[in-house]
Amino acid sequence: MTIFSPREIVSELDRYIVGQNDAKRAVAIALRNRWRRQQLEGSLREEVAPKNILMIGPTGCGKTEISRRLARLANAPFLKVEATKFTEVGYVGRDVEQIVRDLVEVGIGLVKEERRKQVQAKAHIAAEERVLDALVGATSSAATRDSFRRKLRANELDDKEIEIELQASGSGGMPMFEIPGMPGASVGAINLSDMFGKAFGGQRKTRRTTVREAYEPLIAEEADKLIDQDAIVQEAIRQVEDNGIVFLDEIDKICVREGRTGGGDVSREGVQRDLLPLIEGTTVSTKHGPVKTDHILFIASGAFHVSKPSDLLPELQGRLPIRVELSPLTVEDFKRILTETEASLIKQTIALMRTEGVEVTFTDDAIDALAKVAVEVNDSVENIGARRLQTVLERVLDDISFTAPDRSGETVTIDAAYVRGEVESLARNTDLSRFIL
Ligand SMILES: Nc1ncnc2c1ncn2[C@@H]1O[C@H](COP(=O)(O)OP(=O)(O)OP(=O)(O)O)[C@@H](O)[C@H]1O
Repeated sequence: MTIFSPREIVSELDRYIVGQNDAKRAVAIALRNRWRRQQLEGSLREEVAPKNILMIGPTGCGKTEISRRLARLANAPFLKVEATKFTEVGYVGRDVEQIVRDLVEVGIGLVKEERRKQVQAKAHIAAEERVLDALVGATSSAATRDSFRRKLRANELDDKEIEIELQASGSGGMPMFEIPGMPGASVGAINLSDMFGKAFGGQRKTRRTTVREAYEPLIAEEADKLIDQDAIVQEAIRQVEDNGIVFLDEIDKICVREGRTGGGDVSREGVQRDLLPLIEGTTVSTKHGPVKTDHILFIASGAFHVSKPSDLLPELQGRLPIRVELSPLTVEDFKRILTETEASLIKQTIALMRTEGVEVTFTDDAIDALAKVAVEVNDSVENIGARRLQTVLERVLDDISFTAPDRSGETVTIDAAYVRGEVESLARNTDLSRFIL
């Protein structure tokens, strides 16, 4: 659990996301509140409900990115779901519970990764023993093993081919399969690997590989032996219950507009009703056991171009008490997104081209031109927010990217004229840019 102060959380988010201060503040407070709740004792701790957030803002302005970065910062299980998915034909009410089941899987992945890291050193030693077994046989003398171990550690045997035996299912975990049409029916879940494992005495397969490539699967397998799978699931469920974050996108699209009631609206209201218990706090049964949703943080988001937050069911509005508006991004924002953020598109481009021996530089006026083109295309074709930067930049770099392998050693300077030359004719032609930009 993170012990960052709200100010620290905001400044951490600032490294990746430009502007949107209100939203950053809101999520920072929500995260800090979780820590505050953990400090409470007894029944009061159970009473404190998370203050879920409703983010209102146009597409591609950073709503998901803020939430995802927050989750990463807190090492919290995170899931993004489109609310509209549940209005599609074929979905039935209880399917919203799948959100929680998926979140548990995310949690298991996170905890497993963490535990694997903790036992990495031990697993490496065990893997080395197995590589030695493959090289010199399990019964070889200590002196032989030692001499081979030395060579192994000096990377002298990296390219030598060996045969190793691995578990057939790979990870060593036990995949479970649910019966279609019976979501979450824990009694109905069949553990196939268990069944077949018993019937055939466990499946192992032999693989021929180089010493270098043998380490990764062997370390993974040895690490899985060292960690307690049940403990992982228990910890994952605890993480989900206390720290889980669900990002519900397109919540505005399941609103029922005033004065309109048609078939679609009925199903949309139905989805809101189905979501309500999850957000209010319920217990969902999963194949790993029951999971309480009372303290999961929900961040709902939507553009609300047509409908308004007040079109949501009153109960749902009540469960999303924090409202934040995100502003549409300006040319200035785009310029900062291109250059200032950690791993910005420009930094990525330069690094990628450097792998080909091509040194790409962008002049200030090129950045200016890229941002302006992106805003123009967003205005004239469709506003997809900062995502537009990616499509425009790809277009500008198309030629350089294609020919880079032949241009090793060159320096390419991209200036405003170059940017305009590559995209301007397209940008002015709305029909063409619809397809290409
Ligand atoms: N303010 C911003 N600062 C930096 N990058 C941004 C910003 N806004 C958007 N981006 C980038 O644009 C992309 C899309 O943003 P994001 O996924 O957050 O959109 P969104 O607001 O959640 O929209 P949608 O509702 O359509 O999912 C991301 O790759 C993100 O990095």
